Amino acid sequence: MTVLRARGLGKKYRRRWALTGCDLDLPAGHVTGLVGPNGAGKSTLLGLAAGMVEPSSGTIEVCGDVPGSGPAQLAKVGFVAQHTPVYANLTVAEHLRLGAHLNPGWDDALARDRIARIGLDPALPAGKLSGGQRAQLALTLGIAKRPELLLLDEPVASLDPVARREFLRDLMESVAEHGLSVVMSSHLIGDLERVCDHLVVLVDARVRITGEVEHLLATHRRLTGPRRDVDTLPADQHVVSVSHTDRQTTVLVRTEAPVLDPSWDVGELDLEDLLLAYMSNPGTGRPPLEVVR
Ligand SMILES: Nc1ncnc2c1ncn2[C@@H]1O[C@H](COP(=O)(O)OP(=O)(O)OP(=O)(O)O)[C@@H](O)[C@H]1O
Repeated sequence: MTVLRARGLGKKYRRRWALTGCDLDLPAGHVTGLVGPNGAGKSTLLGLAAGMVEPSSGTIEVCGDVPGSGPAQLAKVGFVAQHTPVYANLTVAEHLRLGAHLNPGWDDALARDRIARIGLDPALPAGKLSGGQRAQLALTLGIAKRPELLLLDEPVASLDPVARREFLRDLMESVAEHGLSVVMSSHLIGDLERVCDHLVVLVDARVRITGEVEHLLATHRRLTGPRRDVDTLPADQHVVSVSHTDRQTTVLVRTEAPVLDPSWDVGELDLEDLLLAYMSNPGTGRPPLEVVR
């Protein structure tokens, strides 16, 4: 089942496209990592999915409907924006009451348990919380809403390492126990490695690659060998990045087939290698790589 479907989706601010030509099918019940350099369009995509941003082109469907199209659709989607907005004058307890009032699926026991575990004083106004505590409050509201899809924009950036690990564990519990789907942007590769099984890599407002992490890792290889022109590679080896020294060529390719040329030394990639290769090679001037589904 698809939780988010986009076709030709784009958003233009004045004369500049923040996102363009975006085609996606994100699976339900999984955690999708949204990755890309600063300004690549990640927050824009999440805003479009949350119904906070209107598309300039194309279509997007989230949980089977147009984002923000009515109360039933809004109840299915949780969104924790980048700067974790909370109401400065409302106390922690009042935030929970508001959450209960606004959300039909509200899980009050989960909310109270998380707040107690984190050690937030229910009587404290949110404006008096630290940045990390505010983020914890916003994330608690997002999880306790029990949405079908939770959209998280750099959710753990201000959390300390222990809080970060605990939050990611809570998130995984909700995925396993309640079939929650998650799309989260992050620059923290270790966190992405820990929790994401799908990826979307955005570069220069476009989807560079998307797919299941395991499949992406299985279909990318680093080839090292005597210096040569990569135009001579077989057509089914799509070049992602290439570097040369005087004598040696290193090329990162995507291929579904085994690499048979014995003059290459063939190595595997980890997630960091893969992300850095795509993020530092926007692939301008050539058509984008075929998307792996
Ligand atoms: N409200 C807006 N008005 C004008 N331009 C905008 C607006 N929001 C985003 N942009 C532009 O759209 C582009 C994409 O921004 P976006 O915030 O989606 O990137 P991002 O990938 O989330 O970046 P970061 O990793 O830095 O958070 C940027 O060039 C940004 O300046």
